[in-house]
Amino acid sequence: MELHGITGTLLRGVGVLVAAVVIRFLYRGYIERSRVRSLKAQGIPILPHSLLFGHLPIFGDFRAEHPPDVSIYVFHLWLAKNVKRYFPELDKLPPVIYLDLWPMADSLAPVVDPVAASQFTIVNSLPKSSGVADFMDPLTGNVDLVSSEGELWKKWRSRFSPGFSPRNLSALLPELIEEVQVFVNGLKSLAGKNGEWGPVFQLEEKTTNLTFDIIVRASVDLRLHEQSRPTPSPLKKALMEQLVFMGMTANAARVLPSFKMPWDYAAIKRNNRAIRDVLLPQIEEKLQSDFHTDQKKKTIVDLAIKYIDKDDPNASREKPDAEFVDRLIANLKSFIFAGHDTTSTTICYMMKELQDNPDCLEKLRAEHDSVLGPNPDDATNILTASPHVLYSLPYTLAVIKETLRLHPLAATVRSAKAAPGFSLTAPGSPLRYPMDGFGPWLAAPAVQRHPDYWPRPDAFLPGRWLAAEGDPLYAAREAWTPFSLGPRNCVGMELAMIELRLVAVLVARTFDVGEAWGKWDQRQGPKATPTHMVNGERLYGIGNGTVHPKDGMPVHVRLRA
Ligand code: HEM
Repeated sequence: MELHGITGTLLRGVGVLVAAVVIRFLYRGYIERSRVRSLKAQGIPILPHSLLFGHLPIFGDFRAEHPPDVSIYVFHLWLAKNVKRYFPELDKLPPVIYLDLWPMADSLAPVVDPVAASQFTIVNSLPKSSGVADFMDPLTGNVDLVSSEGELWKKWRSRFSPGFSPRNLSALLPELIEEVQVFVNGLKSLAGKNGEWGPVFQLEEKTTNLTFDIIVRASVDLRLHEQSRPTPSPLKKALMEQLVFMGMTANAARVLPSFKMPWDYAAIKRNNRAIRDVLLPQIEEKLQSDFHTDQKKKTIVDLAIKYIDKDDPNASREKPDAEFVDRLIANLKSFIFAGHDTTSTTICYMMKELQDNPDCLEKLRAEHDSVLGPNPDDATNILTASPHVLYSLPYTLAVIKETLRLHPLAATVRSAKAAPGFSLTAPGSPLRYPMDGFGPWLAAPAVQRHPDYWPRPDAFLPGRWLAAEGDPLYAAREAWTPFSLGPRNCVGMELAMIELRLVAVLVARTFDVGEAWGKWDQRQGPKATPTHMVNGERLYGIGNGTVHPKDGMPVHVRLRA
């Protein structure tokens, strides 16, 4: 009897709890859906909106029309191509697009106009979306530059910025050239005999190993030899494993709990320990070495170590503050994470564009002949002796900028939660675009092909970067956003640009690089996916975070005569 009474009370309690959760869920749904209805009532163009599903059906359309592994960054361009289908009254995308994704994810507002984008990145640098912290947490505990905010971010950004300056990186150029030379030698070993094409291989694997070697060398002066070792180093292995856990957090839908299991947390801890075991001895060695012995050459960490006694006046090189060292390591991890795959994918896309635009490749080679002399083998020595020559290659720079314009790989998402009432405006529009309840997202793929800002937006035209104002090809520079905008732009931009210049210079005249899908399909056998294409291209962006090239970009190379 008594037992029945307890069971009944318990059941009633559970019933009330479930009812409360359901009511809360429905109320939240009502708020989210009404928000979009209210925007529409203000005359703001809105994508077709379902009372039940919000804008999720549009993602359904996108998914249905693309291969299953397509990157979300393709979404912006797909929407721009389908503007009449979703905004029948418009000829081009509105400056701000609202995406009500509740309950699957936080709602987003892709911002397609660069002036509007500057309002949440430059004029007001809003905090990053909470998704960034969720993503970085397993790797860094959020004390790194990518995911921290406020004073902590400001302090460490100013500590690291000098290490990433052009002056400092120029001093490290011989080391960077050495790594790119290993990359070039690797390509040589894969080229066919007598000018023939060699076997197919995944270019991304080679470029990733290169960028890994470079970022670790530039950060702590450690040679990982990722490019020449048969299996990944313990550092790379642990970081790659950690990335899988970071992706799990990012993909867990908001309605569902995170899918991490207790053993996953143990693995995360183990990976962080493995990374620390490699990085800590490097930091300790730097702490013990005399900072003033070699004035010219400073790794990124050398320059940050200068601040050793700024947080704790009792700390010194001999007796470092543990928190300071932990933060150095967290930041190093974020640099290795943020500095490897973005640059590596950009190298792949640069090769792709040069393959598809042989006239541009010829111009690039002609520039290298004229600035570095006719023998490609001399380039390494010339650059090592005179690093500034790297900055006297305007067409090379134009090729890189144009590659990054057509293929941005990451874009900032911010949170307007701390700025109630915050709204955006755009040139030529009388409307205000409120951000309450939406995360403004710099829609780089659409911004960088916006027809109002870029003549012939879809064409690969490096010449636009050399055109003077008044020239029909001249482009408004503010719409170039691959490294984001404002104080939270990419701290590693200069390093990435140096890497891209070096690869362009040391590869273009020595090799032809071509996509090799036929050979790849043959090698893949039944696993081949020849029907997977985006806009008629086998090479398209995949991945859940930053963009990666499909199947690692299968290519073959041949040596030029
Ligand atoms: C082509 C190569 C690269 C591209 C396209 C790129 C792009 C970006 C973008 C779009 C952001 C803003 C992210 C956000 O707001 O959430 C960013 C931030 C960042 N990037 Fe890069 N990046 C590249 C290379 C590098 C390299 C080589 C490093 C080396 C350390 C690096 C380190 C960082 C860091 C630490 C941040 C956070 C900065 C902050 O919030 O203060 N990136 N990058």
